[in-house]
Amino acid sequence: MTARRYQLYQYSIPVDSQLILRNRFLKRREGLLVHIQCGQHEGWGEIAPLPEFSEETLEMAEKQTALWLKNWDEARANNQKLSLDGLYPSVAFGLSCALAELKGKLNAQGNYQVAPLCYGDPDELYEPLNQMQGEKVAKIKVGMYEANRDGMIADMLLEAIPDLQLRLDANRSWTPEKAQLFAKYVKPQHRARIQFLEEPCKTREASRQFAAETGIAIAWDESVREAQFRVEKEPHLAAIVIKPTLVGSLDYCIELIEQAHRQGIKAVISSSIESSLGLTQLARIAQQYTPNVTPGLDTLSLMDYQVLRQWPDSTLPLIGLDSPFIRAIDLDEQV
Ligand SMILES: O=C(O)CCC(=O)c1ccccc1C(=O)O
Ligand SMILES: [Mg+2]
Repeated sequence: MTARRYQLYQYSIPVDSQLILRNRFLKRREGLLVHIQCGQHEGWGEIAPLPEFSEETLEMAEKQTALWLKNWDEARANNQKLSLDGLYPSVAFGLSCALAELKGKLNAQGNYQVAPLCYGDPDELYEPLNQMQGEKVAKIKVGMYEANRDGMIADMLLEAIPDLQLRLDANRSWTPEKAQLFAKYVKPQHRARIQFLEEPCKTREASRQFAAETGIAIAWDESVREAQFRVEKEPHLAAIVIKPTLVGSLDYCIELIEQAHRQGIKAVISSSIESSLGLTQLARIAQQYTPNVTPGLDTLSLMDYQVLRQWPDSTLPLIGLDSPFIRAIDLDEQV
């Protein structure tokens, strides 16, 4: 009989308060780290519900994870499997990563090329863009300031850097009028270098209409997280953005990726502000399942520390299980 073991930890690390999540400043990023072992094999996963985005809280995720692990251990003792169906997205994702590592299904190589993220000041982009090799693509958060300012910034960058491609993210913040105001400032000859604009309007219908009127390609992000979402080919839909922590198990993410690819639509693996442990796994998932697409993972720099695993070339201090920012959870007390 192979020895099975599992352990759960909670991390809580300071993040740069500049990070704006829908009008809310996040001071610490908190999540769970799950470690499972089966004989020689082991796997880690991160379960980190994102406040304001996830429906489950950290506490709910912790309870569900502890129970699943206990049931999994029992099922395995009887040579049975335990499904991840019905679990919260963050729990399903973290457990599925740990299982994938345990089974050797997640390749080591990652795509650590990220699309540099800009929250408002375009000057921040010049330096990272100069350093970039391969596809030169950046992402700008729009919809937080005036729509005409957003349009001017996008147009200015596209004008100044001829091989630049942009991803823009409006998070459903514009009325059709505001979206039009944005588009008015982006010269038609520059619009093809906008790889996509994520969810410009409050409804999918309004976003589709905007794309048809302006020729600017769009992508679904929030929509991907809605129940019953399926990828359907549409004239201006260039991509779907998959944030696994908010979407669900690795298998479900792969199913979405395959749906997209069958229709000629890009799938972009993207961050929900995981620690470096989850983020490096996302880079590996991106490399394995969405080759040649730059993932949206430029969120490590918002944090003060890396957790357990090193993101290549990052100079942030790396903390281990002995750090005061990480504590073991007593699972006997839990269930
Ligand atoms: O997608 C990316 O490139 C970075 C991640 C990101 O933008 C994001 C991260 C967490 C929650 C919401 C969002 C968002 O898409 O608005
Ligand atoms: Mg988005």
